[in-house]
Amino acid sequence: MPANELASNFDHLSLTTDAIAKLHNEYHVIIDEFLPSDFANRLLHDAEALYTKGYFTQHYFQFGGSLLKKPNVYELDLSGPTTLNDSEMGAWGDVLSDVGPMFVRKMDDLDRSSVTTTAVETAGEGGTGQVRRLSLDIISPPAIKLQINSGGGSFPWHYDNQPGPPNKRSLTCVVYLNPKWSDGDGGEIVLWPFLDKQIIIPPLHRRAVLFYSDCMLHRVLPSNERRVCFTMWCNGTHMNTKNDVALSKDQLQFTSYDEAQAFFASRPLQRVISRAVHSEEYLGSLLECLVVTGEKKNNNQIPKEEEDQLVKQHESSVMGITAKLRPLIEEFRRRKVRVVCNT
Ligand SMILES: O=C(O)CCC(=O)C(=O)O
Ligand SMILES: [Fe+2]
Repeated sequence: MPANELASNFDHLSLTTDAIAKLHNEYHVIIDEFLPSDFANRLLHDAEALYTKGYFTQHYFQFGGSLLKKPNVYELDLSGPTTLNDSEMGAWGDVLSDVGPMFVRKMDDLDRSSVTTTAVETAGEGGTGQVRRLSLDIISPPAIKLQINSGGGSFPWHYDNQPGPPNKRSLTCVVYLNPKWSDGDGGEIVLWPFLDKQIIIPPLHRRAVLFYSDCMLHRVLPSNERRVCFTMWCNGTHMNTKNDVALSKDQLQFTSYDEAQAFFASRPLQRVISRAVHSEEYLGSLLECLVVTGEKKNNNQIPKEEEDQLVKQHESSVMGITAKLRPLIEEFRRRKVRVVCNT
């Protein structure tokens, strides 16, 4: 597809003011039919060709001091250094050169124009925290990762932007390419707005899920089938400011737990307490994603010593946070259970 044709197709996508309003208010939005059908099908075809040629690599992730292998998850970093030539890239070349940069520009336009219609608070300025702009960096193109989960792959609860520099991610956009997905196939992405109901989203073909990278806790459930997606991470210009990464006494002057909940729900600071509030969920999903499926019994678990080490690291981090903020953490844990029980 020539770039100009792609541009007009992409411009016709439903990136609307309504979508950005939902994103601003709820920190996520689901957009179906995000990509034109013929383009999505070409992407899927070309992703499979790249996989067959061996260009995908095993996904690893960092936990505490360890680099952990995530079984059944393979990825190809399209925006990093690559040995791929244009013909091998196929339609993915268009994603890199056109779709990604265009997406950032379009989202930035919508983000800016929403200023006139909503009371907007920019990151780090204090205030009500009801609406926070994405403040995208339109100079830097998004990082783009293509991902294939062969049956069994999952992701533990995490934020895409961990507190502290150099992470500048502001907006995550995951686009799914699974024309045959049906109930029972698994692989749903689950978003968990702070102390609210979980949102379980099937990875449907041409569906995009957009969310704030620094304040949307999420995970991926194990997939029973092959599952394909790509993610665009757009940088922001005001990420991880002091007020986003470190809790100070001044910030903790709440007159009620409701006020405290509203404060954390709208701020990246929730990352500091999230592991303690969701302790069981973090650990359970971490151990679940390290299990190798489809291999011989007794050989499908990580070594016991490695598991013990992970549990220890997790518990010490939970204890560190809880020791400083025990009444708040305990109240938030009770509120979490109440929401889960009511769903
Ligand atoms: O596969 C997905 O749906 C999302 C993956 C994810 O959360 C990530 O790569 O950070
Ligand atoms: Fe993620």
